[in-house]
Amino acid sequence: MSLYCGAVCRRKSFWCCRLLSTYVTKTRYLFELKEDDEACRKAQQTGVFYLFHDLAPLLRQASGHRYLVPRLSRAELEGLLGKFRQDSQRIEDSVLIGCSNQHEAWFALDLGLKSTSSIHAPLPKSEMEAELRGSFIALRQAVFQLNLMDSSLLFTAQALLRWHDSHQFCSRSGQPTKKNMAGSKRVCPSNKIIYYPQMAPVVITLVTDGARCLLARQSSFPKGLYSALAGFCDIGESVEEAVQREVAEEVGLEVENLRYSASQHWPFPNSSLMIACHATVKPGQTEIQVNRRELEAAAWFSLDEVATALKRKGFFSQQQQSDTVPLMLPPKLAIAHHMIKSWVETQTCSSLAA
Ligand SMILES: NC(=O)C1=CN([C@@H]2O[C@H](COP(=O)(O)OP(=O)(O)OC[C@H]3O[C@@H](n4cnc5c(N)ncnc54)[C@H](OP(=O)(O)O)[C@@H]3O)[C@@H](O)[C@H]2O)C=CC1
Ligand SMILES: [Mg+2]
Repeated sequence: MSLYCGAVCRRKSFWCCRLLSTYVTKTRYLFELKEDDEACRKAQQTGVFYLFHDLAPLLRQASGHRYLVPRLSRAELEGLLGKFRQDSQRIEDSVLIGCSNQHEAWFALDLGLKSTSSIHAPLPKSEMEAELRGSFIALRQAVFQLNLMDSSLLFTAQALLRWHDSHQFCSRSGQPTKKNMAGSKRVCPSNKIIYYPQMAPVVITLVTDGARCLLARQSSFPKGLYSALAGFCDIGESVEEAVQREVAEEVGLEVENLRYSASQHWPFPNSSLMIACHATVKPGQTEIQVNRRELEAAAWFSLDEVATALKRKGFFSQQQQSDTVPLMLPPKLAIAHHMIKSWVETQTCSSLAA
């Protein structure tokens, strides 16, 4: 689908009127829904709805331990609400999470939140599950059985629903705040302060000494699992400063040659923006001093060890029974996995070229 850029370019000149791409028209459509409550209300008539119960998404078991993510049409959702003697007005509690290339808007709605401020009581989980022929399953538990697109959409939906649930009141006036139709902000009616959904920036760094990379684990990680060093940015810090501080805090080393590689939204435990960087340890500073308040262990790993660990399949099925646990790396869904993989590829190429 493509449109003329009439909204931006009002001149009749041929040169001025270019065709907008599907991506641009879709982006502008979403922008309009966020800005205009009436347009969003209208989109809710023809949109589809992803359901949650107390932040757990509705899923349906498919073959091979995979989950499908059911979506409800407006009519199906109204039917469901009717069965639980709920007004269809409740649909306006939903939040906009995206749209298709054909401008079918996608919404997420949580019918099981227990927040004291909500005027709506949570609907009974098991009765809803029976009605919907699915289960509300914690995202953390389900995430490895979802495809990449579904997990990314559910990450966004859950993060936005959680943010609304925990920002029901104005921190200045103490009055209840009101969501706009799309859920892209909340406003305090008494003093007009606008609150926008937030993510916490987190730096994640893969440190190398040229031949090895540094991986660490927390005691809460599954047995054998090591990852790159991660930490929340402090207020006032640049990404570079946060990387240097986190590496120094956690393993007592100084790094240089920082290189940004990619970023990822990560919903656990709250909404974080993971900013992935590669860095090298300063020459002569390779001795690790683990900060036990943050980490259980940290170590240098060779290319062979990491490359072998990357090939291991079945992250959770292989939860180890024995005491000798092989090195496990974060699953493909996590940005840490891609940083480690990219390091292995770069090292392999340079050792082949040598
Ligand atoms: N996607 C991926 O590949 C990976 C993602 N991660 C994610 O990165 C995040 C950060 O890693 P982690 O090593 O735990 O971080 P840190 O090294 O910063 O250690 C956690 C500390 O940060 C505090 N904290 C929690 N939330 C915030 C916040 N919003 N702002 C500032 N400080 C905060 C905690 O305090 P308190 O003690 O009070 O809880 C705790 O002391 C985690 O959420 C983790 O899930 C990590 C590795 C890989
Ligand atoms: Mg950390």
